[in-house]
Amino acid sequence: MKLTSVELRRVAMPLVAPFRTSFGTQTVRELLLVRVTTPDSEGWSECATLVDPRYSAEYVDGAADVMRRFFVPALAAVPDLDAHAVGRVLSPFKGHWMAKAALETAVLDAELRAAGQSFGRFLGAARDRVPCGVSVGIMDSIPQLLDTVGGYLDAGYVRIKLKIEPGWDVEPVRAVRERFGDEIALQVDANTAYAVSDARHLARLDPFDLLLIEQPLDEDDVLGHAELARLVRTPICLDESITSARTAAAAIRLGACAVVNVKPARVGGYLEARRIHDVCVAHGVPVWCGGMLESGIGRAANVALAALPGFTLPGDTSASDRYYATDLTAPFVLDDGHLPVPTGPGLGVEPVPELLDAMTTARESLPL
Ligand SMILES: CC(=O)N[C@@H](Cc1ccc2ccccc2c1)C(=O)O
Ligand SMILES: [Mg+2]
Repeated sequence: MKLTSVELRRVAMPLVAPFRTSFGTQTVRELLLVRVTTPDSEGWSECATLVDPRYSAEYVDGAADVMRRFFVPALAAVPDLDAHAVGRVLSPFKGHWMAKAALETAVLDAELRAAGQSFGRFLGAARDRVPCGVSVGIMDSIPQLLDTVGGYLDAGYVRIKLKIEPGWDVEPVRAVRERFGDEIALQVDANTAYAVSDARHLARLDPFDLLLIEQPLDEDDVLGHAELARLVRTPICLDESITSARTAAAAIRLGACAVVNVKPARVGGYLEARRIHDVCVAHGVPVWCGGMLESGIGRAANVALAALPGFTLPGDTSASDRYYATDLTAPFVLDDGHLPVPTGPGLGVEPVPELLDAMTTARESLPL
């Protein structure tokens, strides 16, 4: 396929409630959407960058800039582009995994729409619906947390993930266990907020039978996670540390993680995400699909990925209304704790034009 146009759209989506993590509080999701066209198709994707480099080194303006200056010109020069070629063409450029992921995904969507094949079919989905977990932010009080968790359990979520940070960790976990019992699937995510010297404190979470502790240490502290895994009984899961199938294999072999949060945006796209899935399955390491507060565009692709056989733990593939009163696409609605895997060509969803226009704050056609 030859790219005939690439459009970037900035979209502002207000969150239904502030979402607080160890790296800050978000009240609006500023998204960068990518739309590509080819002679016989169009493709959509969502870039997962935040407005500021707090989750990772990437940020929205940086992603738009690197696409505009380097990535799109390189891709536009390829006469017969396909999704597998995108990674190869962009490999001379270092990093910028979320920007690369957005372009690869838009090209893959265009390719699959033209072929009449769904993401799920292409990636190797083994199920037609996936069980969904939910990520719960740091709250102002324990009562507020318990009300929020109770609401999500009533909505049907099959797993609860609590954001934690020093000063908000053991108490909230204890309170949730005391209120909702030992049966609910419960895990925590620190987003790199601790140091290996906090091991004794983190071991105080062990009695609560958590599924995992996600990314307790800095993303580059692989050996620290391996040391922590020897001092804490709760399984360690990595998110920010896993940037490729190679780093996943290294982390597993070094004993740094027993579970992996697979996020296509963090690793350059769905093709690398599937390679990470395959590496983890080969090592007997369970994976689950992470989330970046995607709109329906990114959610559709994540739900398809979460249907692969190695995704044996519920992911952060929550319903649209967990974050947004109005989604850009038809809403993803939780049904008995599950979301259906889209079956249409490509992503199987597309933005609703009037909703997209209402939330668009800027749009730009890149010169090819
Ligand atoms: C669902 C979940 O917890 N996601 C990320 C963190 C995260 C948190 C807040 C965000 C706000 C705006 C955009 C992306 C964000 C990602 C994680 O697993 O670590
Ligand atoms: Mg995480």
